[in-house]
Amino acid sequence: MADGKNDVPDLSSIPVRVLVVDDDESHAQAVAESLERINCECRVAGSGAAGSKMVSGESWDVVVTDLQMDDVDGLEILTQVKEELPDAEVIVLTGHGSITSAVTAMQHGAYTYLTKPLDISELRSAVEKASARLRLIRRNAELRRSLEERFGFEGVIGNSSQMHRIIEILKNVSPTDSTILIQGENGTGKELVAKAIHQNSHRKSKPFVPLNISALPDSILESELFGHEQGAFTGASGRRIGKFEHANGGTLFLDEVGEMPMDTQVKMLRVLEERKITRLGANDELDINVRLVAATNANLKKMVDEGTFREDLYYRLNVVAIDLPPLRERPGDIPLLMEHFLKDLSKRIGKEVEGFSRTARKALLSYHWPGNIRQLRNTIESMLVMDTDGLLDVDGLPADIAPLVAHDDGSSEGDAASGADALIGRPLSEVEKYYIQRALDLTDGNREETARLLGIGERTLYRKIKEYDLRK
Ligand SMILES: Nc1ncnc2c1ncn2[C@@H]1O[C@H](COP(=O)(O)OP(=O)(O)OP(=O)(O)O)[C@@H](O)[C@H]1O
Repeated sequence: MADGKNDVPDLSSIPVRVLVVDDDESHAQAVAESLERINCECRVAGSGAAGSKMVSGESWDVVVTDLQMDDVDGLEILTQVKEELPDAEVIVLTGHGSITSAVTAMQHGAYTYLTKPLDISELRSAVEKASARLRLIRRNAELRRSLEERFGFEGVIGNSSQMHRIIEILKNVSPTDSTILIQGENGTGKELVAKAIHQNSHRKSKPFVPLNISALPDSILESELFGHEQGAFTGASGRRIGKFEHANGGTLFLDEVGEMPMDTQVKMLRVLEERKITRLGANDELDINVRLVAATNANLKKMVDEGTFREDLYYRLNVVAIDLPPLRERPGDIPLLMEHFLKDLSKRIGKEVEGFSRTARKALLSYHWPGNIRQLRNTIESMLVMDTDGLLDVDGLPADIAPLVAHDDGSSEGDAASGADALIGRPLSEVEKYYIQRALDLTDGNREETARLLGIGERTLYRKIKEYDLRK
């Protein structure tokens, strides 16, 4: 993964925006001037009312407010800031003898209080400390945004050329109302992609309703989809709203659409053509405004050819096709996903680790991941949970992945052995060339990652790439 540090602006150079509220305006000016000398951008409000207006109208990082003011007092300013600018910090100023109100302010979320007459260095230090937290929040937001901008779309991460193309399609089609068919093996991210599409459409404030067709017996599928009236069939004791109605205004995600029985396919086609549904047992049709995103791990076109899926429905669903390749066909995504899951899961589980050992990294990069991204995520989660020494190593790997590891002492086992042994008898330079090329392919040409994988410096790698004229 690229090092985010170089791409995130140095936030310490961005001035902290400070609002000083005090009905003693000359005092407020003096406070502002002393803060401007430590790279704060200050504005002054000469009364509580003026301060309140400026809190509503602009964004502030730190608000320094006097507590005792005639019109709107400091506590009211504090409450307003906490509501309207939740990331901003408030420092309250109070005269001697009013410690009780300062304590009340602290209970209401003030960052700290300072007593008048003010000690300027104390004030500066308080503002610096209060803004440090804010800088951290900003930096994290910036990091998330830059990671997302460079490698992803609404949580769909990928750096391979295939994923770049898919993310481009997602950006273009999400805002439209087009029906989308997502095809891919289990665990390739079909539901995640469907959610990303919904999140980037004008429907995002309306429901995203998933329905897995293979999880339902045929007998209740239609009632789940379209709903039913009381007495529509034996056991229909009351009226029930179906998923189409639930999703009205939003997006319906139909997973495993290839499992839909032929009868239901006919009804589905009508719904898509007429944009109306009829609850089972009802006479009236209901207008619906639902965007459909369907997914399948089967080859629907083949099913059409074999006569097990209706051709007309296939074309209705396949207005935009998104084919998610299995992870083994885009190994360049593995390093990025590893970092992403490690970070995400560490946070969720509440366990910090140093990272992956070199051998574990190799194993994860060379495994063929039949369960795709879900399996990679689950593997990293189990490694994290089982870890005891802060470094995720092969001993934490599930049994089917661990034997594939070529040990650093040169001995090797399992599949990896056949590849390595096949090179015995070849000149060492050829072996080196072979391994560097393999590593480059695995990381999709990411030099930093390749160098780490091979345990050599980036400069050395660069030299070898030139020397052997390797593909990047
Ligand atoms: N490109 C990706 N970036 C980040 N996380 C991903 C990506 N693709 C999948 N995941 C994660 O992998 C897991 C499986 O993804 P998801 O459930 O979307 O797959 P699926 O194809 O719908 O699976 P199934 O066919 O079994 O229903 C989820 O935890 C998801 O968040």
